[in-house]
Amino acid sequence: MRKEAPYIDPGKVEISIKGLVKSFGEHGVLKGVDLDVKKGENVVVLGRSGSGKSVLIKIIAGLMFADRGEVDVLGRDISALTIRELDDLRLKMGFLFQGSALYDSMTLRENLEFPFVRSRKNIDRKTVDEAIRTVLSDVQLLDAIDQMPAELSGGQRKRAGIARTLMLQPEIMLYDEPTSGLDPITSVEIIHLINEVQKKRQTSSIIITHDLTCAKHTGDRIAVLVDGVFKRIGSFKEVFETNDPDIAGFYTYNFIQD
Ligand SMILES: Nc1ncnc2c1ncn2[C@@H]1O[C@H](COP(=O)(O)OP(=O)(O)OP(=O)(O)O)[C@@H](O)[C@H]1O
Repeated sequence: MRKEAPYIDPGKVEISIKGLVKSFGEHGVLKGVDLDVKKGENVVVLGRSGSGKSVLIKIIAGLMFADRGEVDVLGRDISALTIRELDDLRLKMGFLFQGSALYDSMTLRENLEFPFVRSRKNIDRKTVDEAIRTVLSDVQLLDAIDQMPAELSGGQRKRAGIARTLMLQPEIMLYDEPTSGLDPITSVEIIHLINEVQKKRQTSSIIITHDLTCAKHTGDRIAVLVDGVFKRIGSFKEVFETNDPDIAGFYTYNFIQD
């Protein structure tokens, strides 16, 4: 598996996080997280269960608020936005939840149509249909357009979830365990799709995963969350060139495809 070198704009930071702190009662989860994600870059976040990865992306998406620190997304300080401004900013972010968050009672077409029509006023039928067909063909699900989510396989559901976020042409993608529960072959298909999205749409992404094959092949940089801070950030190779047991443990206990 080989990823083509993406075009990353080093001068354009799309997500900037400084000194982020988040606790739940006495339980400190994030204790001073710093991270920059550049335009066109995929950053993978690794960390043990409960280390705060989902909390981090929920804060970036404005679904949860930090106790301290700065989070700028597409040049906006999210803590300073009104609810309306936050809603507008969220339209530029695609969020792939673990369960793909499809509506079970709607067909695939309706699942894609619903957020699209809601976010664009006075849009005509032909434009809607064209947008749905383009996105479904990008994720190779056009044949499943009239199927219900329950009729789709796990991999198809992940692709449908990605398709739904792509309808709004996001500038940022937040993937929460995109390959979890998938067999290795289907995982590789999702890995390719994540890289296709990055290449074709120049998105800046954060990818949370426990799957080191996914980390290795999607991440331009890997950030490892340990005890509430990023203990190591760099390329896959750089990050794992260490004997630090907090980091090396991920590598030792993972099956990684080349
Ligand atoms: N709304 C909440 N209220 C209280 N505690 C919370 C809340 N959300 C998360 N936590 C706690 O924050 C910690 C980090 O949770 P988080 O879901 O971010 O972990 P994670 O790294 O994504 O784990 P996993 O890999 O298992 O998904 C956990 O201890 C969790 O119990």
